[in-house]
Amino acid sequence: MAKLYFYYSSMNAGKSTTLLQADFNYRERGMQTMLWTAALDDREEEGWIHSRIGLKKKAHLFEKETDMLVAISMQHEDTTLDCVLIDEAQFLTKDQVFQVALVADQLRIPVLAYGLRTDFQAALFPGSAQLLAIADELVELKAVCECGSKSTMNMRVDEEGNPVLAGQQTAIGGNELYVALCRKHFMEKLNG
Ligand SMILES: Nc1ncnc2c1ncn2[C@@H]1O[C@H](COP(=O)(O)OP(=O)(O)O)[C@@H](O)[C@H]1O
Ligand SMILES: Cc1cn([C@H]2C[C@H](O)[C@@H](COP(=O)(O)O)O2)c(=O)[nH]c1=O
Ligand SMILES: [Zn+2]
Repeated sequence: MAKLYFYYSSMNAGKSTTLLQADFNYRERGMQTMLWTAALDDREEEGWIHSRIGLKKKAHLFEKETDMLVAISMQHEDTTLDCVLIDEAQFLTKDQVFQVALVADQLRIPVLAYGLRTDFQAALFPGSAQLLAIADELVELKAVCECGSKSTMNMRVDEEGNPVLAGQQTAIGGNELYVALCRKHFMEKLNG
């Protein structure tokens, strides 16, 4: 049975690095992979998965309208796939999570999805909510808060480093816009 995996964490926990490492591992054994990332993440070159330690790899882009099952099936007919790897999986829609579940169940290709659990207001992203609900395996990746505890939350900050309390769920950025914190420090900073 092929499984749907959800590797989740705060920002800066090494999700993209781990994804690229898993991809390398498949490929060094002569296996074929298909990489995906969110079209709306325009931090680096469009269509590439970048990790903060400098690894990068070209990827397919998913948009809200992308039918993941159709796109992956077409690729699989062309080149038999051994694994599908998805970065920024928090930005998948609910329907797309069901589509990648069908990739595992019907096409029998393992799907490894990597994403944030929660947003800057401690709410689940739609993709993460659905992955937490239906993935076969949930794996937490760990980053460290300034206090040394595990960071599970993401605080959005302004130019002065003050917490941002309200805004759109999606705001693409990196260390200039977000700080990964443990829950205790997230709550303390948010409550002033
Ligand atoms: N120059 C560096 N050398 C080694 N590790 C680094 C470097 N820069 C960043 N990192 C580490 O890389 C990790 C972030 O990797 P990344 O895959 O981009 O995370 P994520 O996708 O979860 O946001 C952090 O643990 C960070 O400390
Ligand atoms: C917390 C939070 C994050 N985002 C965005 C910011 C980044 O572009 C990605 C996460 O990137 P990672 O380093 O690969 O984990 O998500 C957002 O849009 N809204 C949020 O609340
Ligand atoms: Zn802390």
